[in-house]
Order: sequence, then C-alpha cells, then structure tokens
Amino acid sequence: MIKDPEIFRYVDIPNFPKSTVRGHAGRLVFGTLKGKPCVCMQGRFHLYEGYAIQKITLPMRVFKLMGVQTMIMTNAAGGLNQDFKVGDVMIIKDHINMPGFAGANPLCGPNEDRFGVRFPCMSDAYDRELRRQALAVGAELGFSDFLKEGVYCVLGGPSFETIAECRMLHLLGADAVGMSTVHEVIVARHAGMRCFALSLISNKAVMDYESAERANHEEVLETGRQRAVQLEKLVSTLVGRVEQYNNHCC
Ligand SMILES: O=P(O)(O)O[C@@H]1C[C@H](O)[C@@H](CO)O1
Ligand SMILES: Nc1nc2[nH]cnc2c(=O)[nH]1
Repeated sequence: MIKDPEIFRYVDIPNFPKSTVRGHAGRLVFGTLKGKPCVCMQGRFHLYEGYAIQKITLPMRVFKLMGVQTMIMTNAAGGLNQDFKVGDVMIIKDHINMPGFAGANPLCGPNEDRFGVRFPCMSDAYDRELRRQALAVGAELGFSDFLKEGVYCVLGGPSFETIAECRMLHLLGADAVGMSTVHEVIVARHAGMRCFALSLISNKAVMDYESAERANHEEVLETGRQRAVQLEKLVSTLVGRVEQYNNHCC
C-alpha cells in the first residue's frame, strides 16, 4: 500500500515504546500513499501494556515535530450499538474518555506550551470534513452497508468488559468500546493536528446473561483479516483526497 517504503523498527528508535501485542508489528513505515507523503505506525501502544499514558502518546508529538498535519487512526472495538454487526466499520464522531474520568489524561502534568494550550477543546476532536469525505468515499466504493458512525468509549483493558459494564456503556451513549486511540487523539488535537478515526467492529459486546458468546482476541484478529482489504481501500482513497491542512489557531 505504501510506495517507496523506508522502514524503522521501534526497537531501533531511541526512547520509542515497543509493541508487545500480538498482531502489532512494531515498525514505522515512511513513504507515499496515493502520492501523499505519510508515516504509518504498524502497531500502537496501550495503557494495558504498562506504559505511562504520556509514553503511549509520544509518537503524536514526534509526528507533529516532523510536520504531520492529519492523523488517521484505526482500531478494533466491541460493538455496543445493537444495530452494529461484526465486520462493520464505524467512523468515530466522538469519544468517551473513561480513564480520563479517573484523572488518566495524557495532558496531565506541566503543559508543553510549544505544542498547545493548557485546556484544549475536545468538542471538535474528530474532523467533520474528513468524516463527511469518508462517508462519500465509502458510498463510492460500495461500502455503505457496513459503514457506520458513532461514539467510541476507551477503557484501560486488558480485560474485556463484564455484561454489566457493557450495559452501562451502552446506556451512556457509547456505540463501541475499545482500549486505544482516544489518548492519541487528545495529544494530536492539543498540538493542532486534524484527526480521523475508524473502529472495526470486531466482536459484539455481550449484553445478555444468557449469551454463550465470549469476547476474545482471536476473533478480533480474524475480523481484522477479513476486512483488511476494504479498510485499506477506504483509508488509501481518503488519503488521496486529503487536502493540505494548516491549523495555526492553537
Ligand atoms: O486496535 P486496538 O489495539 O485498539 O485493538 C483492541 C484493543 C486490544 O489491543 C485488542 C483486544 O483484542 O483489540
Ligand atoms: N474493551 C474492548 N476492546 C476491544 N477491542 C476489540 N474488541 C473489544 C471489546 O469488546 N472491548
């Protein structure tokens, strides 16, 4: 997918965290996608790996310093919205930062004024124009049947949710639940980068005490393999249409 790739392993980059999750290659790939210069993370970092929240989000500041303007993220998530099916792709329109309620926010500590303000706004965290373009691209590609929009809730993991937790998150207005993305979006938005994110609904959150279904990482990986081609097509077509973005207002 990336043309003329230059690949760096995380383990070879000083102070960079290392990927510990099965399915996350742990490499930075530089190159071009549809003629646009880009850098891709093959594997991101999570609270459950034991990293400090500031370490998880360090790549966002590295990217900002490199001149990256737009962040596109993907994740796997459990579907809470009862209209969602396994294999659906949800464009994230907003998030619920559950660890943030308990004080785990990547911007805690002294503010880094060279990146952004002390109290950044999050009501426009997920760029409206990119979401609109993604829906249009999805329709052109014939993906409308499985392309949805919704609210992503992040938890710390690594345990999947209990039935009572899933019911609570659903009542709170979350459409999908996962263990990543939000911390990075907060740091990227703080630094004035534009964000777009997709959740692959890799499993249905279990809401019923009679259900025999059990969340498991194998199902998450398998759904990822099954939707990989369409996700690549959606993201690369969108990237091809992304215009220069300069946000000087942070
Ligand atoms: O794409 P991410 O890493 O958010 O995927 C979720 C969270 C865990 O890494 C994994 C659990 O199966 O899926
Ligand atoms: N927290 C959480 N993360 C996930 N990642 C993929 N599926 C799930 C899920 O059901 N819950």
